[in-house]
Amino acid sequence: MVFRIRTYNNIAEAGLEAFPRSQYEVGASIEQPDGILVRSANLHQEPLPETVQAIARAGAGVNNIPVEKLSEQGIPVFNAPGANANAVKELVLAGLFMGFRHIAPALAFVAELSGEGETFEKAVEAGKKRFVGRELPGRRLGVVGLGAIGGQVANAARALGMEVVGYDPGITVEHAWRLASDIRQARSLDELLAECDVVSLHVPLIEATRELINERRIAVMPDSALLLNFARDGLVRRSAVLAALAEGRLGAYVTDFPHPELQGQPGVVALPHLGASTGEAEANSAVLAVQNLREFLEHGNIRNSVNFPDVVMPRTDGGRLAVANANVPNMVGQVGTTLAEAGLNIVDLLNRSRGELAYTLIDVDGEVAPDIAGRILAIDGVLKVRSIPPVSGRG
Ligand SMILES: NC(=O)c1ccc[n+]([C@@H]2O[C@H](COP(=O)([O-])OP(=O)(O)OC[C@H]3O[C@@H](n4cnc5c(N)ncnc54)[C@H](O)[C@@H]3O)[C@@H](O)[C@H]2O)c1
Ligand SMILES: O=C(O)[C@H](O)COP(=O)(O)O
Repeated sequence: MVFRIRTYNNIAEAGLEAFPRSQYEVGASIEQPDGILVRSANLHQEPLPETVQAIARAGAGVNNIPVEKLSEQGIPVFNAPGANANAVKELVLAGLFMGFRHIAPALAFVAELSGEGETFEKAVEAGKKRFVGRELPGRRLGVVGLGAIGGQVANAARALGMEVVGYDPGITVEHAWRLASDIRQARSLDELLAECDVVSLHVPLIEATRELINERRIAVMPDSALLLNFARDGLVRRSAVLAALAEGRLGAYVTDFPHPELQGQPGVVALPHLGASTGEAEANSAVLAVQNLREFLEHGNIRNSVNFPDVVMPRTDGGRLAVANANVPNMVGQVGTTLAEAGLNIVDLLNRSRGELAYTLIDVDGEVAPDIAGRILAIDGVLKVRSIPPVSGRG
């Protein structure tokens, strides 16, 4: 069987090479794709063919993908958690230094200098007093969102001598374990904002975080604080930031998300969404996204999905049925009965749920014929059914 993968954006070669050519056709113009591999391209308005079984994001944020709609259709969306975290952390540190040492306006000042020799040197020395900065040790950094990126930013800032406070009501045990022990936990976002010299945002853009930083929240921050946004444009109300900068209440806004409203505004430093743009991060993200996609297409296994639970079961000799369904009672029972009626013996089974969705892998001692898969798809609540051939039978 040959799988067809449609790509959007530039996907790193290391990832594309991880698709065996004998089993995959991959490209930007692939028709009727089984899978989609994407970075930041906006898929919300993109017509997605009915053939699509899965979408993999070679990166972290999935706000460019219609996850809810795909969940209703039983289609998993994968991402590459942590694969670009180091790259983002390094750029956040650069942003921190840029903000505290006024590097962007200082560079602009030098670029505009004229004259030569002593006149030039005098202008340099006279001008530099406008760019007196602040040092990191003893300053307090507030990290909002302590996941893969926020956790690394917190630890790096701690190592540079900053005091670090974090806020993340949904932190995972794994991420909590990785935090330096003296990173303090804020009880609320307002508590964090009120006591920090720098605030760095590392939360996903979802409805609950849209314009998380607005007029009211900026008013809580101490004067001259620095706001770093390397997560998403929509987390910050731009008009609130511009007003606070104009009134001198906010020290600077360093962001990875330029916008016409921000262009040329004093106090704004904007980079062109470079957080994950290193060779290493692009390769790591693409390779992990391709692994996720291949595991799903070839074996039905789910790892690193943002809408489905992890469901990974070693293959047995026979065929495999993969069923995505609503998380309601008696689904596995009905599927099992249908298989029994077809004379298929269940060799192994794994069922997991996450929120309103559930997913089941069932290995049988034969192969599930299309008409049996069709009968299972007809069961009320079943969203998607795939019959995956035995490993030895794949051509
Ligand atoms: N600039 C870039 O190029 C770039 C690169 C990678 C990721 N990102 C952005 O950064 C985001 C975070 O990436 P990550 O890899 O750290 O993701 P992650 O899932 O590992 O971490 C996100 C954390 O935010 C927490 N969170 C969610 N809502 C919150 C809230 N309201 N308040 C506090 N914490 C909250 C979650 O519990 C989680 O721990 C991505 O969603 C993406 O938008 C940007
Ligand atoms: O969420 C992410 O991983 C980043 O925003 C990176 O986006 P990119 O893959 O388009 O660079």
